[in-house]
Amino acid sequence: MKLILASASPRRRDLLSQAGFEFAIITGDIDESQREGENPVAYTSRLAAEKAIAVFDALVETDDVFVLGADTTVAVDGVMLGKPVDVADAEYMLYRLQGRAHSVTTSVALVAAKKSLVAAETTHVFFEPMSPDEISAYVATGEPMDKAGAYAIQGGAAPWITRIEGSYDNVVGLPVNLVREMLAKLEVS
Ligand SMILES: Cc1cn([C@H]2C[C@H](O)[C@@H](COP(=O)(O)OP(=O)(O)OP(=O)(O)O)O2)c(=O)[nH]c1=O
Repeated sequence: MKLILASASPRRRDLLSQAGFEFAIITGDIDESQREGENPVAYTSRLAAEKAIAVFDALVETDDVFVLGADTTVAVDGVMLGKPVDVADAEYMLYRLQGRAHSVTTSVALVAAKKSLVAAETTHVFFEPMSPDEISAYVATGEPMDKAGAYAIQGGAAPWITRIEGSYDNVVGLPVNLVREMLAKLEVS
């Protein structure tokens, strides 16, 4: 089996290699805009599948190849927070998240020549209150700018995250146990 990670995310690359997988990386480009009425599972599942299919369709040799795409979104009060577009957007996202719980959903899509599978996982994350100065200082580090919900649990936001329910890897961008289960299912089916 040849595994291809269809992602430019260094977090996904690190999580997959720490889990012991060998893989190549090929990235594609897709439109990430939300569609009316899509919930986090529907939205991230569609995007994960589109990322994997875009790369799979461009392959010359597809024998025994599995392409993995993933997408992560943060949701609070029924609103999805993707990656911030600018500093003000990042500060606004962090204001919305502080002092309460929110959900982080990552979907994983595996696409092969004659079979495919998509699955989603959700983790609940509890954020302690941040002061306006703490929010500005954190955003000024630049770290929030390429992260869904404008924070990194594995980075500067860690001091404010007191508790999570569910998978930690899922928040960072790739639930590796789910990937393992999906690959096992696909390889025997
Ligand atoms: C909530 C959270 C998200 N993130 C990251 C994971 C994802 O990289 C990013 C969400 O954006 P995505 O659009 O899911 O992924 P991406 O654009 O970074 O990479 P690609 O589409 O090429 O696979 O936010 C963290 O690193 N830590 C966190 O705590």
